[in-house]
Amino acid sequence: MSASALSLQGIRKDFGETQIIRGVDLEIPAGERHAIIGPNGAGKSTLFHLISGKYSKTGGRIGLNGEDVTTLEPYAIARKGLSRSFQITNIFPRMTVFENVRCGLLWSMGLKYAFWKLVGRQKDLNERTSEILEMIGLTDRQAIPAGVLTYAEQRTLEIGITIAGGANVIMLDEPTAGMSASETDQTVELIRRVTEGKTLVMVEHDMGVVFDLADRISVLVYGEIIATGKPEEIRNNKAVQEAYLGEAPEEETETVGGAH
Ligand SMILES: Nc1ncnc2c1ncn2[C@@H]1O[C@H](COP(=O)(O)OP(=O)(O)OP(=O)(O)O)[C@@H](O)[C@H]1O
Repeated sequence: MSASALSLQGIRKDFGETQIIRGVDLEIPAGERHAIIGPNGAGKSTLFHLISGKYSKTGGRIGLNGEDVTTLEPYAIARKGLSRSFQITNIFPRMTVFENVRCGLLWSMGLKYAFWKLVGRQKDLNERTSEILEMIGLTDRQAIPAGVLTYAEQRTLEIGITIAGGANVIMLDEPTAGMSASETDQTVELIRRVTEGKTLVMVEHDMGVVFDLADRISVLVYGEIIATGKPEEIRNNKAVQEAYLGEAPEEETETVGGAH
């Protein structure tokens, strides 16, 4: 297995008779910020679920940090260094913001928690929670129930929970969906900050965000990656323009950033 942070080899997924993911190969080196884009129904979320272990694979192999994780359960994949967020905000609304992050930390520690508890390291846990809250800018809001946060704050909290356990591969599913332009800008900066030195894989519809954040982009169309490359390569790729962005005239392709 290759030493990429994430390695997909011939990944396939059928739902019944229908082939949804049709042989995806992708190598994402450690430290890269990688975006997966594509039209609605292309299979982006399905691919995410295959990587995080939520769905079993019809075929292919997945490597994480050089280890074969193809058949592992989601919690086992998470323990090997992969953490993902969800398209739908996935927090506990009645718990405080602090407790939500703390809970994310505990979950990521799994069995290790029993050991921590035994040796009385609650203080470390609370300190790490405070550090994360500081990093995501929610320290002032830590004592209120998460359900009271604004929508954008809830998405921020979710990013905090996703990175809490220190995973080195972070997967974000449409992190800026439903946000205003200024909230989107803030979230892009937040993602840049919290994924520094980590590997990021994100599905995102906002092309401004994609072209701003991604080192490389893969374009998924009908369950196949039709192109992988640097943002400018994707922008200029004829097959991408035709299959995904539509055969837009020159002046429109300039605004790929606003497509979708
Ligand atoms: N559990 C399922 N059972 C059957 N078909 C499914 C299932 N999940 C997804 N599909 C189908 O697989 C295809 C890909 O869906 P998926 O949600 O992965 O696409 P997507 O690229 O994430 O789309 P969007 O951009 O709209 O979120 C769609 O045709 C969808 O109807």
